[in-house]
This record gives sequence, structure tokens and C-alpha cells, in this order.
Amino acid sequence: MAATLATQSQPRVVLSARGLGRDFAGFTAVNNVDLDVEHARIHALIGPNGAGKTTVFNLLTKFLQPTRGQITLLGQDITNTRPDKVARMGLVRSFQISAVFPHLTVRENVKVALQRPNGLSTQFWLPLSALDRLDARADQLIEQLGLAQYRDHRAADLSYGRKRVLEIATTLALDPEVLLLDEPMAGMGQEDVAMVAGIIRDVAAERAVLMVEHNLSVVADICHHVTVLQRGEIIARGDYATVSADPRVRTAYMGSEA
Ligand SMILES: Nc1ncnc2c1ncn2[C@@H]1O[C@H](COP(=O)(O)OP(=O)(O)OP(=O)(O)O)[C@@H](O)[C@H]1O
Repeated sequence: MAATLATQSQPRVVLSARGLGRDFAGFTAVNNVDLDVEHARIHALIGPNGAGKTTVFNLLTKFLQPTRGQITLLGQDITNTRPDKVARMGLVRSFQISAVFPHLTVRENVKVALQRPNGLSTQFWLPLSALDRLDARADQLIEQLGLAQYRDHRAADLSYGRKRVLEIATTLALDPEVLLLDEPMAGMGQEDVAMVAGIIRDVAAERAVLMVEHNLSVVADICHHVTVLQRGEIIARGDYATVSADPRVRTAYMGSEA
């Protein structure tokens, strides 16, 4: 027990940013952002519209090149690394590779996603039966994400929430160290929100999750750390109780839930 607690109390930072900034033609969208994302923790990036959350995601995944600052992934400086290499190193954004094909079944979708980490290039002209050897791993992921009963359903026939879970499954096929989720609860009904929140919590047991999320009750429920952005700068950080009590955060969110 003591050993378990000791392990849990020593966070391992897998992704960090220091002094991160990005200007667009003289307009500063992100400035001086420091971020530490830890293994087996869920970190939320929140803030009002236009605060710079998407820009930070684009900087971390290297879709955008920072104007200032440094980004480190698993101890390696990735400030000047190309996005495809960053993804291969283990930093994966949900929509980036979540190719969910509506006419394929849940299992076929996961198998297509599994081709890449197994060193097979995506060869759409091959019959799907050529991917049979990926069945075991696909079924394991499907089981883990609670999709077993939908395994042979076409993706198009899934509920909206299950489609998002299938997207997460295709992302997990790459076995990322850090998973970036951009508003995973967007457009979902309450029942699906609870289901997807539970899945994200399970997924984070083995990796770091950084998510942008507007649903603050989800942030309060499942996120260990919260970083609040406003006008491109961090105005508060800590657990949800700490940041939601912060007067600057309350002012930034005036009129909303915080
Ligand atoms: N390519 C761009 N060119 C110019 N300005 C941009 C560009 N991308 C973002 N911005 C500006 O940077 C600021 C931050 O935008 P960003 O999309 O990162 O915010 P956000 O917090 O993700 O907002 P939302 O919650 O509405 O998605 C905004 O003022 C936006 O207009």
C-alpha cells in the first residue's frame, strides 16, 4: 500500500511547454504558456471563447510552429519537430488520425487504425481479410472501450456518443503516451457524456490525457489538473476546486458556470 501511494505521489511529466507563444500578423494569440502534462492524469485546458485553447493544441502537436518557447515530449525537445514525427513519438490528437469510416463495422474500423503501429502502410486495396491477424488486438481495444456488443455494427449505425468512443478507440490503436482530446463531449446528451467521461477516465489510467472541454461539470468530475487561459495567457492553474474559486477565473467566466 505504501509503495502504491509513493508511486502515485510521484508524477511523471510526459509533455511540457515553457514560455510557449504564437503571434498571428502582430496579434498575440498565445503568450508565455507553461504546461506540465503527467502520465496517468487528466489535464483540462479551459477558458472562454477565443482564449487560445485550440492554438495551444495546434502548437503542442506542431500543426503550428511556435513563435516563442519550447516543447518537450518524453524528455525530447520537439519544438522544431514535424507533426507526423511527433505523432509517431506518442503525442496523438483525437481527430488527427481518427478515421472512422461509416460503412465499416466497429471492428473493421479499429483494424484499419491498427495497421499503422503494426508497421503496415494503409493499403485500402487489400481485402479486409488481410488484416485478420489484427483481430485479437482489435477485440481487446473494443472490449476495453465497452464497444463489444457493437463489434459488428456499422459505424454509421452507432449513437453519436458511441461514434466518439470509436474515434477514441482508433486513436488508442496508436498506443499514444499522450492523448489530446478536443472537446470530447461536444454535442452529446447527458447519458453519453457520463459514458464517455468514464471511458476517458479508464483510458487515462495508462497514459496522459490533455483535453479542451467546455463542460465544466465533466472537468470537475474527471480532471486532476486544470489550466485556465484567457486572451492567450494562463490566469489560473490547479485542481478544479482551486481554479473555480479564483476571482480571475470567475470574472473571465462571468455569466457562465464557473
Ligand atoms: N490562423 C489564425 N490567424 C489569426 N488569428 C488567429 C488564428 N488562429 C487563431 N487566431 C486567433 O487567436 C485567438 C485564439 O483562438 P483559439 O481558436 O485558439 O481560441 P479557443 O480558446 O480555442 O476558442 P474557442 O473556445 O472559441 O474554440 C482568437 O482571437 C483567434 O481569432
